[in-house]
Amino acid sequence: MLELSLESVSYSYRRGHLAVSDVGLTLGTGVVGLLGPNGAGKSTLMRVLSTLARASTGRVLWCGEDIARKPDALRRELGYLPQDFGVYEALSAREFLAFLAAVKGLPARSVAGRVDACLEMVGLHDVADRRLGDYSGGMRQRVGIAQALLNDPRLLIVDEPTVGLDPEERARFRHLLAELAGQRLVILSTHIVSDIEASAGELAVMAGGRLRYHGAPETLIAAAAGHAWSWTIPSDRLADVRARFRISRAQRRAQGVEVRVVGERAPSADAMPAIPDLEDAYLWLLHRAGVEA
Ligand SMILES: Nc1ncnc2c1ncn2[C@@H]1O[C@H](COP(=O)(O)OP(=O)(O)OP(=O)(O)O)[C@@H](O)[C@H]1O
Repeated sequence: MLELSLESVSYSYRRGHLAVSDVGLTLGTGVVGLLGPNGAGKSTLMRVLSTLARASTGRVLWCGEDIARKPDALRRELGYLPQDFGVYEALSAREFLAFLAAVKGLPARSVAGRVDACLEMVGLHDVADRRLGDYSGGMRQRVGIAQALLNDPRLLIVDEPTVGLDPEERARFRHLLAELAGQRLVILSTHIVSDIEASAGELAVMAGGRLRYHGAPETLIAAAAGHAWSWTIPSDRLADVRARFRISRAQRRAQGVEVRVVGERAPSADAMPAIPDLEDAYLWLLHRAGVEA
């Protein structure tokens, strides 16, 4: 059994300003998507969960142990891919991972086998001896996951891993995260809704430092029923409509622009009710919370 429990966790960088405010959450195995606009407090919360920062108030329990008191109990089982993960370009993936395995204190006799296994898991086995300088962005992110897996962690934290990846690499990466979840807890922070749709069974939404939603993506979608419309407008009205309504997306059509609007009521008599998707539901949640997307 695995459990990560957050009890009224807050964190402030400066006196008064709470980057994370009173977050309570209990998580088990599976992929949890942590979604929120820029500045929501996701990275700060991830740093607290990975013991890089200490909660100002509240506590975090990893399998019942307070991580502020016994950080090593969590660290031993933690794999972490930070937002600004960098590689040594002159090394091959195999050399780089062997280096990190030694730094992490893996027993020397098990390093080669573990590096091989991690390369295999992320699908880089065939290119393991190429210079990292020649890797694509997606391949480097997979190296990032491979290094996070070296100690076979039960808690894997990945912060905005899909930023800068092309659609194919992004799809592959999402698939990989879902595959890794099995017996682990994977916390995936992102501001990209489709990352969640593709890989997370559970969703936590943060905005303005607060937890605004925790549950199944489908439940959030159900709560937005009756609050989404599809509306086709002339192209030259788009800027005005954007300024007046919450738009989850806009698509050019032969007759103008089709926009998805979320809100309390229909934006116009000629707007058609639409079945909300996760993007609509997320925007609706932020709207109700009174925060910008
Ligand atoms: N080192 C820091 N010093 C002071 N304030 C900070 C620091 N890092 C973040 N903040 C502030 O804390 C709040 C939460 O930021 P955080 O980076 O955790 O959000 P985020 O959801 O991860 O956003 P992003 O996607 O932009 O990284 C913001 O108001 C931010 O300006």
